[in-house]
Amino acid sequence: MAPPLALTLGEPAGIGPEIVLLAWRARAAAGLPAFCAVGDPDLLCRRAAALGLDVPVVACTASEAEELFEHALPVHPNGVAATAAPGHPDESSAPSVLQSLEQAVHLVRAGIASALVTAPLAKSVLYRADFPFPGHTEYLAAQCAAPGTLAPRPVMMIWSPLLAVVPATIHVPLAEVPRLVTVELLVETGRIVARDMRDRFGIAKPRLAFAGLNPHAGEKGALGAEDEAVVRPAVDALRDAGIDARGPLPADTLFHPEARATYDVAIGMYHDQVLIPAKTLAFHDGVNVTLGLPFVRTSPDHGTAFDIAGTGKADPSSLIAALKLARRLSTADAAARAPERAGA
Ligand SMILES: NC(=O)C1=CN([C@@H]2O[C@H](COP(=O)(O)OP(=O)(O)OC[C@H]3O[C@@H](n4cnc5c(N)ncnc54)[C@H](O)[C@@H]3O)[C@@H](O)[C@H]2O)C=CC1
Ligand SMILES: NCC(=O)COP(=O)(O)O
Repeated sequence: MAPPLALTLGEPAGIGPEIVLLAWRARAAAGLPAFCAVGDPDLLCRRAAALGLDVPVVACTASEAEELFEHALPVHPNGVAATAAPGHPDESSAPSVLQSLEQAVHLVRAGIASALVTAPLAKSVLYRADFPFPGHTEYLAAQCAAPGTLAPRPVMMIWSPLLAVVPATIHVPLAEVPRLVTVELLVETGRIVARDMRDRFGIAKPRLAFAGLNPHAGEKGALGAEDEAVVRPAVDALRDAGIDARGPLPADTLFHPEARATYDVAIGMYHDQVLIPAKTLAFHDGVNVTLGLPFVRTSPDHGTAFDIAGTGKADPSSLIAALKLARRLSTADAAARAPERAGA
């Protein structure tokens, strides 16, 4: 039996706590693997009471979660109260959010949990509390750096059965994108995507489609130099390394059904270029997956939804999809690493 998934509660004033409660209630109908929430159990009790959700919350260790899961929502207490009211974020929540994340990462890295699933956090709240990372993605990579070594490059993928996309640059101002898109970045991103699609998603020879940066992929240099000077050499290098890569392709015609049938992952040059089509096609089924880490991490594709937090309108589908995908990927990951461990 695989260990449970570790699930953070995210921003206390957002919909994170309530979609965790709703996912637990859907556990049998959705066929969910056991998970252990990591956070403040009182926050979950308060939110359940406010929403009239009948969810017994039990504080326990993550090792006890599996056997308790059928009858109660197991919570590994993080020891820091989270008091913000729904819809009213304030930076006093930052210590609880970060402690929950840190403990959940520890549980996964220690093998007590099989994968990490994170509920949405509010970047602006953490930035005000001096959180030095753009988001979970970069924070998690930093946690994986061995002493004295560079962090692994984390790659963000938004996955659904309809479309998988990767933004090569993530949470950076648009004005900085042309400077940040380099051959090295694209080649490393392509290699990580190809490896994780093979080892974790089970696609033997993944097909990668690179979008151009400029309109019409630069129109042979007339509408911008980056596509010929950066994207094309990166694609050529990946092809030389045996990876099925194509591009630069015009982004505006990359997402209709016939185009989507020609690739497994579309790699875009910036966040909104690929997250807009991904969330438009599959907002409630989309899952945010971090590739390039030594463990599996998934998350719903949406954010904290402060406008509906505490109203009972939150839809837990994306979190449910994230929990299912985490179990699928961590099972594949364990199988791919079994020969490594046997030889060790
Ligand atoms: N993985 C993470 O931690 C993520 C965090 N965020 C953070 O969330 C905060 C708010 O971001 P926004 O751009 O407003 O996006 P958002 O996804 O929170 O909300 C956009 C719209 O979608 C609706 N919505 C979102 N999730 C929903 C759900 N499960 N059920 C029903 N309706 C839902 C909201 O009510 C809102 O109208 C920001 O601080 C952002 O940084 C955003 C995306 C991912
Ligand atoms: N737009 C995706 C997003 O904001 C999630 O970021 P992260 O917290 O998973 O790095």
